[in-house]
Amino acid sequence: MKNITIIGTGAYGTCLANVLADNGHSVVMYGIVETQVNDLNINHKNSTFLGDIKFNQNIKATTDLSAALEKTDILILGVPTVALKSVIKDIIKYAKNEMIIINTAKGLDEENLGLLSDLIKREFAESKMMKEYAALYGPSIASEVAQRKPTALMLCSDKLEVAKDLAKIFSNEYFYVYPWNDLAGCEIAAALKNTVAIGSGILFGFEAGDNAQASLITVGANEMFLIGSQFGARLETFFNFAGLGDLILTASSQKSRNFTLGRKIAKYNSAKIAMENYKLTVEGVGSAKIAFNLCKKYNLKTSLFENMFQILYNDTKPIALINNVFNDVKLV
Ligand SMILES: NC(=O)C1=CN([C@@H]2O[C@H](COP(=O)(O)OP(=O)(O)OC[C@H]3O[C@@H](n4cnc5c(N)ncnc54)[C@H](O)[C@@H]3O)[C@@H](O)[C@H]2O)C=CC1
Ligand SMILES: O=C(CO)COP(=O)(O)O
Repeated sequence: MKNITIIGTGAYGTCLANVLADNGHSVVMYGIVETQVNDLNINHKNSTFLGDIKFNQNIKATTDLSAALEKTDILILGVPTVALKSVIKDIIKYAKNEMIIINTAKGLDEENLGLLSDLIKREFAESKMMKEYAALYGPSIASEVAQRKPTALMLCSDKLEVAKDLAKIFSNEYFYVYPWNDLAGCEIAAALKNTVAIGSGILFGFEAGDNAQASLITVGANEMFLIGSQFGARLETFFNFAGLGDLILTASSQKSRNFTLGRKIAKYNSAKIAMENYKLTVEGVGSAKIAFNLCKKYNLKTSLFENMFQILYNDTKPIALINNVFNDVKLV
């Protein structure tokens, strides 16, 4: 049994804490919001993000990072992409021993137009506190995981043996975790599917039809692979749970925040107004900008990612997506 520390008391960190506590591991969550920490310790709930769902009573939460890192074997990064760099600096300050780091944030490195794994490895490098790096990706809406509904994912690391060991730690009768070693593919798929989901939500909001939505998801998958292949991503990854699975889920589920933002963009007929009115974590907005810049850097022609950038960043009317996205598509 492992000592596991989860950074972030958000929706995803909490549902993973529940899985790992169900599996008998010792789980400590670190949060910066005292009410969330108290809610977890006293009521075994996370009312802010997950309503009335009751969690495993063995989960402990704290606002004291030093205490949270006392005996950590495995550290799970459960904060949004924008918070990663600053949170890692804090972790390094208080880390006591070498840890396996597992990232769950679905994003990319905006500054270097690179992979999050490279950014995280770089941030930890000097401290020598990172024993191994891995990431957990796949279709896993937090509220469903929290309710112990069946969920299948990929545990990805450069080293397949490491991925196999870590997959066992997470796996149980409702959480099915498969080892995989294409980190670049998993990360690109995880980050970019969120932008596709916003686009799919826009089409849904405009009642463009199921044909259009299925076609948009297909364009998204092809363009995700096109961008991913610049990083050496493997085509198989775009068929596994981290690729196809998460793309289908996020681009069709009304429980997805990215999809929901897309619906709101159609409703307000403006991305700017929709974003001002929707304050939940939506990673696909940042990914859209990075995808756009990656396409420029590598001279790639995309339809969906180009249109999404214009809608999200240049206040182009969202109807442009329906009008333009299916023109001149490049398939793999
Ligand atoms: N919610 C979901 O269904 C899933 C989310 N993810 C990914 O997990 C990541 C986190 O998402 P959610 O948990 O949904 O976000 P959330 O919005 O529910 O929670 C974010 C949490 O991070 C905390 N936080 C922010 N900055 C922090 C800092 N500097 N130090 C400590 N805590 C900090 C906030 O207080 C909050 O508790 C995102 O990249 C998301 O794409 C992945 C799979 C599923
Ligand atoms: O990544 C997710 C499910 O796998 C969560 O999607 P949203 O961030 O769109 O809610």
